[in-house]
Amino acid sequence: MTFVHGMWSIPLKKNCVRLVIGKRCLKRTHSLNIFMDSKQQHKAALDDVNQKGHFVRRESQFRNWISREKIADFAAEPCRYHLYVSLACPWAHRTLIVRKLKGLEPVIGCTVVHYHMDSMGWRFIEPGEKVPFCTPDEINGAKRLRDIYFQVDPGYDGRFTVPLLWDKKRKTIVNNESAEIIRMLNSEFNEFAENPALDLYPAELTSKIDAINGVIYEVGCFSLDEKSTEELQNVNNGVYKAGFARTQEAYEEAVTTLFHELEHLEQILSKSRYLCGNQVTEADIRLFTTLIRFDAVYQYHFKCNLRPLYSFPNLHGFTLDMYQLPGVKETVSFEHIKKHYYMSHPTINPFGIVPMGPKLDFSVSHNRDTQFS
Ligand SMILES: N[C@@H](CCC(=O)N[C@@H](CS)C(=O)NCC(=O)O)C(=O)O
Repeated sequence: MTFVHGMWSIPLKKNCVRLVIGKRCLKRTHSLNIFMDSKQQHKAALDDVNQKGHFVRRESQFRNWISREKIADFAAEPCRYHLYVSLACPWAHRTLIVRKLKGLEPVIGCTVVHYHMDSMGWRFIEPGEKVPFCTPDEINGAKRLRDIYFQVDPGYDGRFTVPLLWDKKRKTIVNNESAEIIRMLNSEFNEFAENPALDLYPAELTSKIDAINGVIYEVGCFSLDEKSTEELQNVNNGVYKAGFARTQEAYEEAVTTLFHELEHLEQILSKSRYLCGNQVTEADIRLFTTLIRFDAVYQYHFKCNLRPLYSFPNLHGFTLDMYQLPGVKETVSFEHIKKHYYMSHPTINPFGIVPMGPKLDFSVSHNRDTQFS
């Protein structure tokens, strides 16, 4: 038995027991936890911890691909696909930024979940309930995000994560991996995009972007290019590894690696306006969604406090620059970000008190345009 979300969990399924006692399975899943039946017990990321107390993020399970080819199973069509997101989640945030920059808002709908992720996961607001940016689920009429996963796969035993890309025509989940969703939004919808000329993954920069993604990114054991190693998990997921660590050793290892990588990225950004030169690419968006949350949340809630973001002149300037790109600030909600993290992890912040500060202003000038012109 294990204590999860304030209750003792008893394994109900044979294969759940194997998670704990089967040496091979233990090694494969790195999991110490025993979960109840997937419909009863919410499996939060917070609980995905290995034997040494290290947080290990699990692989996304829906990996279909939308194509601009008209005969494809998932053909790109206007108003056929719908995004489910949280404004708090850095992975979902990537998809919102790409949708915004490409001018896809009129053709790809979006529903924002409530910021509070409780013991049953993400939920939608009820009709009549008022939370900024949130709406009830008008596509599937679901009360919770998990209902949509079970609607498609009643035996689903993964995590109920955002972002989730939904196909209204085939009534199924297309994909729940942000790294892939942003690639599709970038390349497959140009016929309907208001800004088709923007290419966030241009052919001449793909190897550079992949290399940078390797530094800043959590793609973990499901890397797009299959060069999966632990070193791919250093910044985006690094903050979670620090925050969700359950041993001093795991925490210190995560924070040390994280700040080492931040120093490295600071160096890169001292030489060019964006990570791969003078044009914005998906690598910048991936980094931005972690940095914009850094001082408000990760520094305190996840104890990533060796240095605040504003003490890195180039990382800070880059964050201002990205925030001020037309459209980006509308994708940022500090209300959702702060309330989500501080209220949703009772083992880290038992009373759910949301700090009032720090006061941050991302609209101040950064001068990176003149510095690198
Ligand atoms: N690799 C996934 C990760 C998505 C993810 O972990 N999302 C978190 C929010 S930041 C989530 O929905 N967690 C729900 C849970 O842990 O139950 C992606 O990039 O799309």
